[in-house]
Amino acid sequence: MTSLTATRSLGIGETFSNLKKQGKVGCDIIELGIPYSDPLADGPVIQAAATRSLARGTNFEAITSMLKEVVPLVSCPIALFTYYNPILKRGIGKFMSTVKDIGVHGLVVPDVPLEETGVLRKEAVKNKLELVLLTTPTTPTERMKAIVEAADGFVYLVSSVGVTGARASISDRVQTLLRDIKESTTKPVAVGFGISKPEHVKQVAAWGADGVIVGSAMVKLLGEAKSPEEGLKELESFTKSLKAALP
Ligand SMILES: O=P(O)(O)OC[C@@H](O)[C@@H](O)c1c[nH]c2ccccc12
Repeated sequence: MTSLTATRSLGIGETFSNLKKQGKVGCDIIELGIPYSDPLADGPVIQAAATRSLARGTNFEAITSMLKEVVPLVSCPIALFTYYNPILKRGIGKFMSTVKDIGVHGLVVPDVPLEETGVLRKEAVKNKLELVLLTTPTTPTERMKAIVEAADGFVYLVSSVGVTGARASISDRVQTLLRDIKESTTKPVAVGFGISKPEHVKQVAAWGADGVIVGSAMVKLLGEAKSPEEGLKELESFTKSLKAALP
């Protein structure tokens, strides 16, 4: 399971072809980020991409109309990544039914604490949307158990404390965290934060992860490419190299 938050750096047109491509090159789920001005755990790369995207006029309406066209062409599920405020602004029920109607499969909302996910989950279930929940290295065990119990689709294990961004290596702590989570659930667990090389993927897979989530490394590649076309080409081979590292 590979997913990406790559699209925030792109205009809607490039995002469109990016999504179509990712459906073909081995990523199993696409995590599409809705750009937001006050992100919580976004590192510099993702933050800069969101700023660029907002400056180019990307908004929720533009994203939904792009998705309406692209979802039928993409072979893998799409999860939307958004902070809680944009959902509240539209009304939880309205937001959920809108994204359901365009064919989105799941949601990642990192700034909603477990205690406050109740309403969100109720509406998500009603709309057959999977609400992915996150657990981190500082989450106490009992809380982690409640999170994995409530998580839908898969459990998102944040590999390290801090913000998103490529890292040189993945902390050994992840091995223990994965073991603890796996003792409490049979749900798939995907590791995110810092994954940027095939070696990382191999490592966390050997520790028992069912998937990896890759954001910044892909966004950076797209942001630094000579042209959107070049970027997409590079993204394709990068995704393939990560996928090939999974057993
Ligand atoms: O960028 P990374 O280190 O590869 O990690 C994935 C991450 O970008 C994505 O899932 C994400 C973007 N912003 C977030 C905020 C909180 C949790 C997760 C995220």
